[in-house]
Amino acid sequence: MLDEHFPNSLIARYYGVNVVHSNGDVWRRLRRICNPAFKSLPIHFFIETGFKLMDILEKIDNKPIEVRNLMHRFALDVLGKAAFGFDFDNLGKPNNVYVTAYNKVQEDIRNPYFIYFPILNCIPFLNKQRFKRVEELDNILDEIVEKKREALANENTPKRGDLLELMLKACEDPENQKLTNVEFRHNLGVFMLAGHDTTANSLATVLYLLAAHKDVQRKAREEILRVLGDNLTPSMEQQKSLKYLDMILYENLRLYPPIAILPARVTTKDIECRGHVIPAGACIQLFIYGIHHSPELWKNPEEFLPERFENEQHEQGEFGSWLGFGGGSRMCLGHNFSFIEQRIVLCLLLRKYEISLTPNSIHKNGLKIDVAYSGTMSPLPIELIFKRRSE
Ligand code: HEM
Repeated sequence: MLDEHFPNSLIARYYGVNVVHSNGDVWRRLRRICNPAFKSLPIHFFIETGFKLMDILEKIDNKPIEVRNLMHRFALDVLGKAAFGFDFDNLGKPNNVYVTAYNKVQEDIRNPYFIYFPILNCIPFLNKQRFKRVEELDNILDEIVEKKREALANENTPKRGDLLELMLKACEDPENQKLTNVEFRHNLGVFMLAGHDTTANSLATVLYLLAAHKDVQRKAREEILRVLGDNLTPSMEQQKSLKYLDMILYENLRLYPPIAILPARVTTKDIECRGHVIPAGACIQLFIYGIHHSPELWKNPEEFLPERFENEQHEQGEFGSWLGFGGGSRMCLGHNFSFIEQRIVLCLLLRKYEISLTPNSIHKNGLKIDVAYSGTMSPLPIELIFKRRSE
């Protein structure tokens, strides 16, 4: 699909055929193999990366720190480990060769000149370096996939439970078609795309909301201390009891959905909607941000009110009024992944720190969105103070 729409492009080279950019039988085959991996997530990776994040804050010692970048570093490390069992170590050494290789390719993919003038993809001298950088990253990823195949074939090697391992296992099912190393690379690469900025931006905006609404922060902390007792991170059982925290996560994604426009759908038959007919073959894109902020669907839509999700039946609003993770058969594969990751971080942070905006914060009269940032809806950098609690 990418090759069809963006021939010769970097994005087609890097992401190839994958579960996000495919349709029909190809998509069904890929989703069947990906699904089981997202059912038993390697939570130990989320926890160990959460502790690394806490080490950084410990050293900052009550001084302001910019959390958009910090959460991007954290989310990349979680994804690298959870997807491939690979440590990018973006928290430990942000400029190391792996992080630089990954970030460079992301920058190249988002280069607005190539997005708005796709003809540039056909000019060899403009693409030589860009393609070389993709090739270098591909080589790193291919090696990881190959090593993982070898490790899995050897019964004595300890298993880590990352998504790649689980997908390789899913391919052993005779009902599933096997994936080649290149197909694995494309799909794991697209998990990084789908799961990195989205979760990082959500974490940054939820931290802003908690800093700006101290009453909500206090209530969330009380729930965490009550449910977790002496545990620093929540067990899967305890996560189910973090009801208020989940309301905050839903409300954060309502106010600031990282994917502001749902990927396009094409109607297969005529659809009647409020007296209008949408003909078969029409291309539809839903504007999630607009739906989430509509006064027709939400009372006081601009206010941060986690309690609006109190009634579980209303958890996702009226049908279709909350679309943070999309919906239907294409709904986000990583929604659980992301919620578990966010719960773990917030439990660690809120137990230990009181979070505040800096006195001169650019966000003190409301969160400012970075209009120049492409791909996902992202806030402008947010400086926060993490003050150690006396408990
Ligand atoms: C706050 C975090 C996240 C948000 C807001 C988010 C949002 C979305 C949305 C809106 C879609 C489109 C769904 C549709 O078309 O109906 C989507 C698809 C997808 N997401 Fe997420 N996502 C998040 C995290 C993740 C993570 C962590 C992963 C993987 C590790 C992931 C993997 C995917 C994949 C593979 C798809 C494509 C599913 C398909 O087309 O079958 N997402 N996500």
